[in-house]
Amino acid sequence: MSQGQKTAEEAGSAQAAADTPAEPKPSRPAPPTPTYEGDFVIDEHFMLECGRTLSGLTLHYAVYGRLNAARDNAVLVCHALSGSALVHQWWPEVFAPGAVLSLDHDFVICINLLGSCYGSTGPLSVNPETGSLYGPEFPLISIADNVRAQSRLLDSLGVRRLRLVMGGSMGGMQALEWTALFPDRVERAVVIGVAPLGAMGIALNHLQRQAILRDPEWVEGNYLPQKPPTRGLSLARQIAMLSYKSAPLFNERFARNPNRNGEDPWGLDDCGGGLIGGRFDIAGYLDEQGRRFVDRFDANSYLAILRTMDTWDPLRGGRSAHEIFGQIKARLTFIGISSDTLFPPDSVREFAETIRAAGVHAEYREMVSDHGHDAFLAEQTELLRLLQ
Ligand SMILES: CC(=O)SCCNC(=O)CCNC(=O)[C@H](O)C(C)(C)COP(=O)(O)OP(=O)(O)OC[C@H]1O[C@@H](n2cnc3c(N)ncnc32)[C@H](O)[C@@H]1OP(=O)(O)O
Ligand SMILES: N[C@@H](CCO)C(=O)O
Repeated sequence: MSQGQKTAEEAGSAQAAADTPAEPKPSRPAPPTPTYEGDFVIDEHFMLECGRTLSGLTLHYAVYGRLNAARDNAVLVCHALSGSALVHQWWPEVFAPGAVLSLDHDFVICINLLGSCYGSTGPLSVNPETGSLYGPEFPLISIADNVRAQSRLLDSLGVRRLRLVMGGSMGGMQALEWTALFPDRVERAVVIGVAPLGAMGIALNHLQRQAILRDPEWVEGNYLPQKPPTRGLSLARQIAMLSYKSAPLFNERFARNPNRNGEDPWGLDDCGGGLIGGRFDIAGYLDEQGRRFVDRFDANSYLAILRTMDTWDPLRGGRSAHEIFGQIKARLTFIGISSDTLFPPDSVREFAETIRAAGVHAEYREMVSDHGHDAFLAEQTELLRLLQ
């Protein structure tokens, strides 16, 4: 019998299993919806790290559950590059029974990044000083700017101290920055799949930016809302997908398969199909991801957030790790993802070690996954198991 062939008995029991109606899966409670979703506005000029100011800075946010009388149950969840304040949509499993958060106990807050197109001030907002959209004039926003603005929102909600701040990718940048900027306000932080971006990550972001800038519809960032640079933004997202996934995942999902819509990449039906031919399945997948992204994101917002991501480096400017991180009082957990090529696990571990060497409680754990950088979104149950 060749390897993999079933014995009659095994085949019989497999058939029996197939004939038996499937056990109904235990029903999981649906993820919660926000207790409140709205805007917080800072009326006076908000000074940014780059030296410019934003007036009428708006943070769009969502909260889940209620702040308790002792005000010690607040958790801040920080989203990644293209996420929104609606945690239940992109990280529903954090609310699953037995996972890290429980709305019986926790008051969960999530705040949309500045620069984004999901409600906080960004290139699509009107600059109150000019009456026009910020568009390409939108200033450089740092992670620290986001965190300082977020602290004002938390003040307004009556939240003095966070029992936990957590996030993946750019969410992790914010979580760590919270512990360094407001050491007395954070008890614990979980920083997932992030360290200052390395040269390869900066290179890929450069290509993404070029893709947008070279789209004729970009017109120096002054495109009409009804005529955005979709080709450039789509290509940017496709380039980004290469760094969010992994080669093993792509090989497993797509191999050398022709595109699922029946296109023939070899073009044998029509004597070679010209210079391009049909597409492989991986190409169809990337096209589809680009298509989905242009339906939900703005090109100038994307450029703004890429810049926030590229420029985040707490150690820049020659200050020592001890000066930057030495005052952190929170317990930090760093999580690296084994197949992450954007923020490779070794760089996350080394970053955690640098912070630990500054006298901070900083542990490192590794998530084993083939899903690449996106594992923190795609394999939530496995991620949360690491946090038990
Ligand atoms: C406000 C907001 O919307 S933010 C909310 C959520 N979004 C985010 O957090 C970030 C954006 N999303 C992501 O990064 C990813 O979707 C993740 C990480 C959440 C999930 O990743 P994965 O489960 O690996 O799915 P992935 O993104 O690879 O896409 C698979 C899809 O591509 C489709 N696909 C694959 N190959 C092809 C092809 N050749 N042609 C067309 N479609 C294809 C699959 O059918 C599948 O479709 P489905 O989503 O309808 O099931
Ligand atoms: N794929 C995710 C994570 C990127 O870090 C996003 O688009 O936000």
